[in-house]
Amino acid sequence: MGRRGGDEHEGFGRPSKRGSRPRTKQRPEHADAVVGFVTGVDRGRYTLLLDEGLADERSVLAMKARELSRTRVVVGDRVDVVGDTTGDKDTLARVVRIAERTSVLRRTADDTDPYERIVVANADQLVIVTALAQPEPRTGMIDRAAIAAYDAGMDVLLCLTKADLAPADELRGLYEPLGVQVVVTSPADGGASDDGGAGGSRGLDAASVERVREKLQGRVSVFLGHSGVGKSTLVNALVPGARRATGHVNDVTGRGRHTSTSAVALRLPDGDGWVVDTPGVRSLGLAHVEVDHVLAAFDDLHDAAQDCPRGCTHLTDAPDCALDEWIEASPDADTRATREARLASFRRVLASRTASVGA
Ligand SMILES: Nc1nc2c(ncn2[C@@H]2O[C@H](COP(=O)(O)OP(=O)(O)OP(=O)(O)O)[C@@H](O)[C@H]2O)c(=O)[nH]1
Ligand SMILES: [Zn+2]
Repeated sequence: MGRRGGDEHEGFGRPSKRGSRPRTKQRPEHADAVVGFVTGVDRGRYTLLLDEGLADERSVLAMKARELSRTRVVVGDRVDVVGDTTGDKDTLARVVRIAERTSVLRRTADDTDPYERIVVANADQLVIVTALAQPEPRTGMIDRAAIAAYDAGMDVLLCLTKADLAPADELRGLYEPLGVQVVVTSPADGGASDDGGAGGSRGLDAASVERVREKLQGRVSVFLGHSGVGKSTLVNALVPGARRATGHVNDVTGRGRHTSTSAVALRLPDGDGWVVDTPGVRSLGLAHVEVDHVLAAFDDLHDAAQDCPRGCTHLTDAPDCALDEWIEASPDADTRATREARLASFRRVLASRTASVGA
């Protein structure tokens, strides 16, 4: 696995497709444990959903059992829980085990920081929310988020907001060759909100929200976006009642919009899929990323790179990179054009890993 699997702050190595066992302690006295899904984490208290989708479905507050004290439990984790699991007022259940994770979205504080944090477990895709204008899209940020997702084994959905302000063609052209799915949203009536930008009270165009919702069916999707891109507006449209704070500083408290910085999982109305909002995460340090994990997200590139010299960076200036030969070996002009666009997109995204943060 080549990872710092013994990291006491995580308790896990990277989940292996080959099925390594999580090193949680199996305690027979917990045979009566029930399974919960972690929807929120706040100062040592975990909000769990139990009996998901059943008549008895309930939200339960829990703490970690002592044997898990050095293991991080994060939103998206599937856990075993014992004790009072009624969810009644003033009850507190106990998390005793964490199920093996299918994916782990990580971040480091910056690119040189060796200390990894898990942002969300078991997510299927990263939804990178970017405004087409106000604020201007920054491809460096999109690239970096994509790298983190591919490293984690997650798909990428690029959600371009504020289509009333600028066209999406250029960004589509940059990311679609890589296989990134792109959805575009606009406000209702196709115009900017008339509330002075204070909260998007007119909401989003229903058809564009529906297009996003379709991509979320049956999946756990992590939403990431820079301040002001319209992420909260979108999450509120997708999950009515989510009441994610939008707009400007709260007039009453005078505080910023987000007093909470931890991720929270919100269920889609039809119950089929989860939106994980990450208010505190504005960027993802990538010190933990391994090029080969990113490459593994692209079957054709991964295959072609088997002939690369050891330690190849696969970047444009890499000597004898087999990805260049892959272009040369194109059977016809159309294939060549497609491969060129794909490789250029891949290399740009990959290069962002080592570019300065915020580029
Ligand atoms: N013109 C236009 N404005 C939008 C659109 N969507 C949202 N906005 C506005 O953009 C501003 C920011 O929206 P938010 O949803 O608060 O953005 P956010 O990404 O959650 O930002 P934070 O609250 O800082 O996390 C608000 O004034 C919204 O009304 C859109 O499609 N078009
Ligand atoms: Zn190479």
